[in-house]
Amino acid sequence: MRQHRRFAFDLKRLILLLALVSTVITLLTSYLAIFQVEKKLLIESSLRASQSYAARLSLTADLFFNAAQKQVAYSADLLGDEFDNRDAITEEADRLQVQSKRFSSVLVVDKTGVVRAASRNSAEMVGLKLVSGANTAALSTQNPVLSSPFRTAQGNHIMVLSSPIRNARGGYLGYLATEIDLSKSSIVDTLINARNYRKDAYIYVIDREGDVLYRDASGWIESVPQGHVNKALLGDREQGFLLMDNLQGEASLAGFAAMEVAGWTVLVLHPARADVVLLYNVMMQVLLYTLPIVILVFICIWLLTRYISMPLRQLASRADTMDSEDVSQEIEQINAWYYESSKLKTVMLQGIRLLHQRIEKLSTEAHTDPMTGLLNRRGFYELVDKQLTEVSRIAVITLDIDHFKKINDTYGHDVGDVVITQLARLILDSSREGDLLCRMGGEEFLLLLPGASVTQAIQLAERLRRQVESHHFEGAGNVTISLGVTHFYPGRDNIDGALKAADKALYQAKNEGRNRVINL
Ligand SMILES: Nc1nc2c(ncn2[C@@H]2O[C@H](COP(=O)(O)OP(=O)(O)OP(=O)(O)O)[C@@H](O)[C@H]2O)c(=O)[nH]1
Repeated sequence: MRQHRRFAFDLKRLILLLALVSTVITLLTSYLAIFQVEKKLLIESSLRASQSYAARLSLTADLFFNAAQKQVAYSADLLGDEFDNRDAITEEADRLQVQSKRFSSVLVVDKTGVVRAASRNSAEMVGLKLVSGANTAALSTQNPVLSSPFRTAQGNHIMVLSSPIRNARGGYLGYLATEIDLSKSSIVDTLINARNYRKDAYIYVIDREGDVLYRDASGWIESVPQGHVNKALLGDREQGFLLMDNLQGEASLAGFAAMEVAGWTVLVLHPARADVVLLYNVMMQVLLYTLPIVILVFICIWLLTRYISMPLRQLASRADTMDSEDVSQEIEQINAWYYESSKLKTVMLQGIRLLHQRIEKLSTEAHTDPMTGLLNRRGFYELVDKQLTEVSRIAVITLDIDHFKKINDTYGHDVGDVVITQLARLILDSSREGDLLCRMGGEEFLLLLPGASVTQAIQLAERLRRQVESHHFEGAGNVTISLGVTHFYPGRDNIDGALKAADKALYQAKNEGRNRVINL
């Protein structure tokens, strides 16, 4: 019987699931790998770009300070010879201020920190004692000094570049101080152009301690440092890059380069978020490029899965109908194209062959009388149902051995068996092809004569009776039989009714003295 039970997971679904899971895992791993590599490349190139931009800015600033320092040193040299000549040093200070575009004012300071002479635009400073940090540094080091930005008492935001003045014997006389006005210095312009690099970048200049001197959002920072960068992060390197938080605490990519003259560091920073967005765009592109291939792969997997599972699926569905007659033919047609399915197909075909043989044997055993080889009662009824429906008329003869009990009792059961077997042979020999002889039980037989008339049946019954009467049965000698004859029309009459009538005729034959034929 065909079973319609379906499992949630059949082979096709399982293979499909397995293939899909492995494909998805492979894809995800690949995307993750691409993501990591891209991230590394992007961040590294971003960091390197920031570093090289910081280096460029640092070089530009260095060129500026270098040139300025040389100019100041040159004038300081000249002043050493004429330090006592106030007119001459005033003249030189003024010349330096006017000729140079870099300095807002020029002061000649003696070694006590008092302004000895000044360019004309700062004449009011002459005679004042300076107290700024830049002054202290210049006097104490007696070396060229570049100060941090600071605001003067007059409110000017400046940076001081100074150079020591010495006499011909090298004696320290004081220093030449030049002020760089940070509100209009070209160095400010240079650094402010950081936006040329990228819009989200910020430029910082930090001093040796990490205090922020310049921030391109605010320019050069005034007296109080507005921020602090952990200088240790930069290490001892002249240039480099690193990941760090900006002053707002945002994760940023930073490149840096040290300024040689000032000893400060230029830091170029931009938030990492922009690169992350870029990275996601790149990943989206990768996804878009690979998507059609992924879909194609999925379709191929699906088709292949169908192709692989098909033979097993077909074999499995035939397993439900192994008892049907044409199942072998159906299995033969299955394309079992790979080893396992072909092996299974062969085994199923063998199994079905054996099963059918066994069923046939059991069926034969169930329908046959083992002693005579004739159909038994069950076999008779099945055959009648199957084969005799199309015959218009059937004659029925029932026959029974007379006094068989006596034969058994007199000669033994084995002799009785021989009598039954020989009688079956006798009847078979006398009947036509197409006639149907059955052993209905014990010593009772039934003979169906399809198409025969009652007269023909009576004649046959009489002939049989005489043959048996004259036959010598081994071990038992002469035996007689009684016969009942009737007929019926299969389309019209019931077989059971005919059998009853035949039995009745037989019963009458027995009653009337046995060894006779009665027709009813
Ligand atoms: N040897 C042998 N005896 C059988 C077999 N089947 C039934 N018998 C015997 O057949 C006998 C049938 O006896 P009954 O039905 O009483 O009838 P009967 O002795 O033939 O007498 P009537 O039929 O009235 O002439 C019984 O003794 C059964 O044991 C068989 O296969 N072999």
